[in-house]
Amino acid sequence: MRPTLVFDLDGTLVDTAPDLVDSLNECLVSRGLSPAEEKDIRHLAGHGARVMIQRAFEAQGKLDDLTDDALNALLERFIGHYEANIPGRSKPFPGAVESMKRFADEGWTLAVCTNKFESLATHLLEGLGIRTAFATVSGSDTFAFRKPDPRHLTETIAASGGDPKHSLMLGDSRTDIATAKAAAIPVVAVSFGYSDVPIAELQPERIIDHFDELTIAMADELLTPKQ
Ligand SMILES: O=C(O)COP(=O)(O)O
Ligand SMILES: [Mg+2]
Repeated sequence: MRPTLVFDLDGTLVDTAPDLVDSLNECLVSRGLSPAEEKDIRHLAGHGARVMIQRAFEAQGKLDDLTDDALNALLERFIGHYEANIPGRSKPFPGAVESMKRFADEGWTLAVCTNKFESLATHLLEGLGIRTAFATVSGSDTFAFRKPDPRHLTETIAASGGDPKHSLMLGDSRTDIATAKAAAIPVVAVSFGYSDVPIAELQPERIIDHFDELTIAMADELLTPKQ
């Protein structure tokens, strides 16, 4: 059985925050609000567009203006702007593409499990020229459930022809770590993503500061059943 390495996308494999902030700011300016700064909003990038819009309105004391209809219209505007600009300024994190090659060369199957819409995730990976490296790309709308529901992860592995007992998850957020733990799959966390808390507090099996630290030896050790 080939082992499976499942990557989260935003904040783990690809640094998408600059483009998410651009799309958010286009929405804010369209409603007469001030643009947000990336450093203030980066930790929200992993929570999706809805939360980013809500928090930005809240920060400017304009939450009362954000009716459900206004929020839905802005959400559509955000996604439209984001989609039209893919891949924009987004780039794989340093060493990410090399690590994908390292694991593929060792016989691992690669997959992506993200809470982005599947079409946006696919479009982004195609734009970066790395879509074909992954057996499966599943998004928040691929199944009837999404992270932190562990089935999002286990069904991604199943769709890739893998087995959860021979799988490893790589993520940057509370959601990723909760998903992997609920699925009883070891999880390596990256320290450079969009977590709003220090990642160590979430107790992943390992933490890496750079993709070079994600070695085959580390992965094999995590897949070895504990005595
Ligand atoms: O877009 C989101 O909600 C988060 O995306 P991620 O799961 O790839 O981090
Ligand atoms: Mg993420």
